Amino acid sequence: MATSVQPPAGDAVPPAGAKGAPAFDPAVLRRDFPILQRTVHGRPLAYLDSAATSQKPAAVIDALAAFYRESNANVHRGIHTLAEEATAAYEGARARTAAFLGACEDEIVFTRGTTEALNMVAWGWAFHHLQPGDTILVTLMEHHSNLVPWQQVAARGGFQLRAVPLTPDGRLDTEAFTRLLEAHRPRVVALAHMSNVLGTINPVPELARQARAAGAVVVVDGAQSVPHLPVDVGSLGADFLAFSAHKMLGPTGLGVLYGRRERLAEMEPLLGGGGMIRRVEVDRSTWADPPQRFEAGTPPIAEAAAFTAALDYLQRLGLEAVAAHERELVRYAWERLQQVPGLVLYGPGPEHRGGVLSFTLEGVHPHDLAQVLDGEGVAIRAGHHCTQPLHRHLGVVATARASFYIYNDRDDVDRLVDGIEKARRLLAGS
Ligand SMILES: Cc1ncc(COP(=O)(O)O)c(C=O)c1O
Repeated sequence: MATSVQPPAGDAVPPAGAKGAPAFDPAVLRRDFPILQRTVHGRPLAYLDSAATSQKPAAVIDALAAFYRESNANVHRGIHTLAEEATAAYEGARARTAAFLGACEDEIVFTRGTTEALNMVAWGWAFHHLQPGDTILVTLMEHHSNLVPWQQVAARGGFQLRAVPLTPDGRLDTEAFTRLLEAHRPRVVALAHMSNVLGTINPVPELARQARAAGAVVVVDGAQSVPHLPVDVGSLGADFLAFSAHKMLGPTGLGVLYGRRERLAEMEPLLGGGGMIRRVEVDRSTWADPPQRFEAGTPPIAEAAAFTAALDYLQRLGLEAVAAHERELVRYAWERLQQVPGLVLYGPGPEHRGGVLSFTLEGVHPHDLAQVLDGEGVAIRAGHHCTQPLHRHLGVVATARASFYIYNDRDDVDRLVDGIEKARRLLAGS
């Protein structure tokens, strides 16, 4: 296994987005991410599917293994040392997550992922607080995780579900958003911070300000934004924010629901039996406190410890630098892909998006395109990306998607373009 190498820190990071220069040293990052040392035809894997899940640095894998090797136990206070250490690791991860977001510890609930977190809000908060006829406002760019729970809750509770339309180039129609707020006074506004298909970034602080002023509780799906942009809950202005550790260098099976204190106090747990940690404290009046009361069952302690390592890693790189690095790669990819005959790029130009590009190649099914690229050692995604309303809006059945993260560089983009050219020659008959 590779030795872990510290990511470049502080002024060792070259200026992000400087012409021709990647913000991070790809050689260092490749050494840090063991899986990227896999080779296909003698060349390292080009992993362009981080919007689905990110690769893990050795520091995260080591933290996961170290917990099981050295301090495995279930959480509990005041009984034995290992349990005390496990509790400290788990609660330490909560504190680390809170600091990462500018939140307080008691506003952080650990979940299995974004999907579970959003279900928790839909069933645990909205279902109990909305009245029949109340409106829930979503958008046409939502991932199924932020759509299906609202559809289900609306059907069960007799609530109205409405969706904010998109502009022709796939951005949120903010004027329609304002009109819908005024016309329907929704009780809940649930929206993605960044689209998982187009990478478009919604102006959440302004939208949340309007929505809250109109009396709505604002639920933000941050699965694609929190791993890639600096997100501070104070400036975001949402009531709830959900995201997944596995998309931000952390382990699978751990997610986060940030909730304002007063909102969490109003929320019902989805699962009974929570409050595991507090239950054993001397002052029993505290054992029903958020957030532990939402975390029924033995918690994912090793994953939480590994997530702490992921957050440390990302914070050392700096989220501003991460965002700038991806913007630069998307700009370069956009330029190069525009030159490929028959290739259609969806959504607005690179200045309006994060590190995600969706496209189709005339005469080639996205799935076949992905398979040709796979043979070239380039991993991309093809399909609906769980966002059917958006695909309907774009007028396509499916698209191919390339998504970038810290360990990608211009060479990965060049290989993507070469692979697409190859698919065109092989499959599109040109
Ligand atoms: C925007 C968005 N929301 C929610 C999810 C669901 O995340 P998870 O599968 O980790 O629950 C995803 C996953 O791709 C996503 O991209």
